[in-house]
Amino acid sequence: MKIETKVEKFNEPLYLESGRLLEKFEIIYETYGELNEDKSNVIVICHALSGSHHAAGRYADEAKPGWWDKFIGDGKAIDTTKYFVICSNNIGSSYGSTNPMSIDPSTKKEYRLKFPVLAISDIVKAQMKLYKRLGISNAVAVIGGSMGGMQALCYAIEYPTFAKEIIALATTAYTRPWAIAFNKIGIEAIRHDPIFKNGNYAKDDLKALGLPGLAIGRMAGLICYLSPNLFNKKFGRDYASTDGLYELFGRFEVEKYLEYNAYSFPKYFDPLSYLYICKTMNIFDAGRNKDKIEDSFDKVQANLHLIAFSDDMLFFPEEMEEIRDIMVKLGRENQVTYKLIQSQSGHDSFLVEVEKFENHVREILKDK
Ligand SMILES: CC(=O)SCCNC(=O)CCNC(=O)[C@H](O)C(C)(C)COP(=O)(O)OP(=O)(O)OC[C@H]1O[C@@H](n2cnc3c(N)ncnc32)[C@H](O)[C@@H]1OP(=O)(O)O
Ligand SMILES: N[C@@H](CCO)C(=O)O
Repeated sequence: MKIETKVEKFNEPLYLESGRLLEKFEIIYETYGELNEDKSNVIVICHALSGSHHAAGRYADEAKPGWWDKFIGDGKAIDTTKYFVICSNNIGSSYGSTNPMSIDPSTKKEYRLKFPVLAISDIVKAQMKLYKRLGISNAVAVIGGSMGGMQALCYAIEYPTFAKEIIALATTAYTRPWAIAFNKIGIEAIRHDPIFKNGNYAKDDLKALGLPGLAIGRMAGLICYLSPNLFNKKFGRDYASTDGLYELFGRFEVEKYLEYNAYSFPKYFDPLSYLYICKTMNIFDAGRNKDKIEDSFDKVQANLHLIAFSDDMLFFPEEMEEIRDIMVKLGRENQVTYKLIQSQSGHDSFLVEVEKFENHVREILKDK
């Protein structure tokens, strides 16, 4: 599979939902496969909170491949021998697209806390500018999970003729207090971390010390991304063999797991990006600026495919069923499908249990 990483720079303003703007911006993205002559074989992949444009394939120096490598590749459900797949890094995220640590052209300094709050619609608007630059005016499908699913819904509502198929996994039409509450742990922990210095942290401090506040936020995140059953199966009440049972800070395996994954997170993810992305997810509401959410979904022209996971404790299956019910209420039952996957990995099942939904996606994409 051919992987290419590219950057597009836009010396034009991006007008944001908030009324603010980014004077200029850039997007880093990866593509897989070949664009056909009439540019009609595009599939757009949207990533979640800590994901990146590196969705598939493996570079020579990498221990692990891209985050959806099981799903995207030659002969895989998103078949790169057939489709030209694009995954761009969301603006706001710290993997290379414009983000809070980018230079603000008006001050020539990093934006940091002066970066504007972004909405999902801003991220999608920026991506649409990328496709226009590439001469791409429509896609076979837009596919994303979690925050990527929010983007997929946004495409369906705000760019109704862009994609024929919208596949949204493990997501919601509007973020509920339960999810906002989990994010709050991270937001508070980061803000009160002395290394954070109200966003003016020294980059070297971060490299040397990590940011414990971000690690605590990730720990809260990991709990709601996984599930009680997964924890029971994975760890049981096993105790770390290196630790003493009567040592105060001796750890159960589950604690060791959380520590490992949480404290490694600040090594590759920026705390300001984390704060801004949490805000973007928290304020997502597909019904914003409409009298009722039905008015938003009434605009959808694509086929909308919803894939929920039975043990998702961040965006519960009921939240996806609600979208299905709205479409049915609107008389669009022929335009919506809903599939509930019996999952065992919680919200992150969309990342790890690909074998349970890949055939469903193959079926959706068949002959398209
Ligand atoms: C679109 C996107 O969202 S992309 C972003 C996806 N990435 C993330 O969410 C980042 C966090 N990663 C994870 O939570 C997981 O890797 C998942 C959910 C993506 C995948 O889960 P799994 O494949 O089941 O991996 P698992 O949870 O077993 O292991 C994750 C890590 O914990 C380690 N680990 C597992 N058990 C233990 C334990 N008892 N103690 C300490 N560490 C442990 C593993 O060795 C692995 O380490 P590594 O990343 O250095 O290889
Ligand atoms: N675990 C994924 C999904 C969170 O919604 C991430 O970190 O992006």
